[in-house]
Amino acid sequence: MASLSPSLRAAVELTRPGNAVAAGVLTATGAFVTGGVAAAPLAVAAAVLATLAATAGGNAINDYFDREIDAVNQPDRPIPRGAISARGALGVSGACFVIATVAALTLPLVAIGIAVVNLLALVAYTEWFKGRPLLGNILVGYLTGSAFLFGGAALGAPFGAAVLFLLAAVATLTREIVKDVEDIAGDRQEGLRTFPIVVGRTPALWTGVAVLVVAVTASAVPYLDGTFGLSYLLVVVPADAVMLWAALRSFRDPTVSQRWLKRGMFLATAAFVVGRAAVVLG
Ligand SMILES: CC(C)=CCC/C(C)=C/CC/C(C)=C/CC/C(C)=C/COC[C@H](O)COP(=O)(O)O
Ligand SMILES: CC(C)=CCC/C(C)=C/CC/C(C)=C/CC/C(C)=C/COP(=O)(O)OP(=O)(O)O
Ligand SMILES: [Mg+2]
Repeated sequence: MASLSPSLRAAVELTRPGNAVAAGVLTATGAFVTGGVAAAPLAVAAAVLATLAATAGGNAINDYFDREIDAVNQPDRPIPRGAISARGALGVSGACFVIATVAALTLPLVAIGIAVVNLLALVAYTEWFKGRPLLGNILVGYLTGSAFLFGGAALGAPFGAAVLFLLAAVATLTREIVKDVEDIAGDRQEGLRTFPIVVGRTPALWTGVAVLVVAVTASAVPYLDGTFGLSYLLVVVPADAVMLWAALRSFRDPTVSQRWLKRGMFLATAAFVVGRAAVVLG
């Protein structure tokens, strides 16, 4: 990004490109696990683009609405540090949502339906859901997991990656609770009633650990029901271990915890790709 102008660099940074690309990978994984990538490569490409653009737009509009909170919690983000104006951020978000909409309109009706719901949720999240205890966290979990469903929907099979959807939604819920613990100071200053502020830091973190234990336990299902073989287990078990360690670390250091939760989730995504590839390659 060094070759870009400062304002363009700030616009790209605003979209959190790492998350946007990762979300696109989730959609591609959802299509791959559902099984039809080769049959409909253009549909999968359009779905990946729609997810990538929607996530980018969601990140940009989140920073637009969060600009006052981020001035306390995350002052180095593009808007609070003055690298891009609030109006400019809104423009970046709008452009991303237009791209996502155009790409989604080329897909089957069920995929268009998911995209419409998700785009509305991404715009509504910060203003109407974020400050409601647990509701905002659950919505981010749904949005993250839905990227997997969207990949299957692009092939006309929206529940082809239903297990991945559930695991990703729950694991993301845990991470969102930990991130809210990280942000307690700024959120409290802004009068937000996040889950940790309402129930207390420790009960919130134990809730996160408890839901993650359910997800980690459920991650054995694709192996036990014969969907995937030993190759899946050899990757998902370390991923589960990293996520469990990270969740327990949240009591001492939520920042380290949420970063390692994300790494564990990336490794878990790889487990599904490896598991499916082993089946396809026979
Ligand atoms: C138990 C088990 C096997 C769980 C599987 C979990 C799984 C496959 C998770 C996928 C999650 C993933 C790789 C998400 C991609 C990145 C993304 C879209 C995250 C959503 O981020 C929302 C967050 O609030 C943004 O904050 P930050 O990451 O700090 O920018
Ligand atoms: C499948 C389609 C069409 C869309 C899915 C889009 C996806 C995968 C969204 C994932 C969740 C996401 C990126 C939401 C954007 C809003 C966001 C950054 C929520 C978290 O924000 P805060 O709670 O303010 O926390 P931080 O800003 O501190 O990260
Ligand atoms: Mg935010």
